[in-house]
Amino acid sequence: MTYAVKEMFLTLQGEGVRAGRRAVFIRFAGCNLWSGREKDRMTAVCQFCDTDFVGTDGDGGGKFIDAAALACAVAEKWGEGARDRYTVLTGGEPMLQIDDALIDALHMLGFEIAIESNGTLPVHPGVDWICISPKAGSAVVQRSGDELKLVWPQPGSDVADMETWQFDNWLVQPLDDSNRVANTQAAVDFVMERPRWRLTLQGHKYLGLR
Ligand SMILES: C[S@@+](CC[C@H](N)C(=O)[O-])C[C@H]1O[C@@H](n2cnc3c(N)ncnc32)[C@H](O)[C@@H]1O
Ligand SMILES: Nc1nc2[nH]cc(C(=O)O)c2c(=O)[nH]1
Ligand code: SF4
Ligand SMILES: [Mg+2]
Repeated sequence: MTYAVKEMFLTLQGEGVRAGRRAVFIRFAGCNLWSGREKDRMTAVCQFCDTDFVGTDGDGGGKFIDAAALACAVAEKWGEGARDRYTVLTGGEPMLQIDDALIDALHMLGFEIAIESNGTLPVHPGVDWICISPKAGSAVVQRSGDELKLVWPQPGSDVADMETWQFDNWLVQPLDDSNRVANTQAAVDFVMERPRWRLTLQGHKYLGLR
């Protein structure tokens, strides 16, 4: 199978329990909750996306002819060192493209594999670290994993239902839009009222990292 990748870059994980970890990000093109075109944003299921995932024209992006080619490109981005290799599969929605061949190829090159997914598709069982970020109005089928990362505020979210799901870490991430300051306060208030949850900030945005 071929893979459509918007961009690929080496950075630090900016979000979640593993924030600060060195990682190669693969940003897959395409999403099932928004076309990625601004004209469709207000009618999309997910309307707050902060990411351009359309096409394959980004830095390090392209169409990769098979899993070996994509895994090789990830290893090249990582550079020297066989230990502690870490890659984060994101998008867009990465589960639209991830398959056995890609998981095997990345593992063969020594990578631990994390995913950032909206949870509307079952996550591949070979993924080592699962982060699910639920979107109000979508049906989340992947209800277990390492971290649940709720963007807040998000009207229509059923938090009580989410709390029946099986996650090891419960995270609230302020919605980044023109109301970021107020949204951050709302996320702090959320955690103050529900101590199971923890605040996570998008550290890469504060640091000027990708
Ligand atoms: C761009 S998404 C790609 C992965 C997947 N489609 C998903 O939604 O989880 C990566 C992460 O950014 C979060 N995100 C997207 N837009 C955001 C925004 N405006 N503010 C805060 N987090 C946002 C998502 O909820 C998700 O956790
Ligand atoms: N540094 C950095 N960390 C991230 N964590 C999740 C991201 C994403 O867009 O999925 C992201 C991202 O885009 N950059
Ligand atoms: S589901 Fe993820 S990639 Fe898709 S539009 Fe929403 S935040 Fe963006
Ligand atoms: Mg991002």
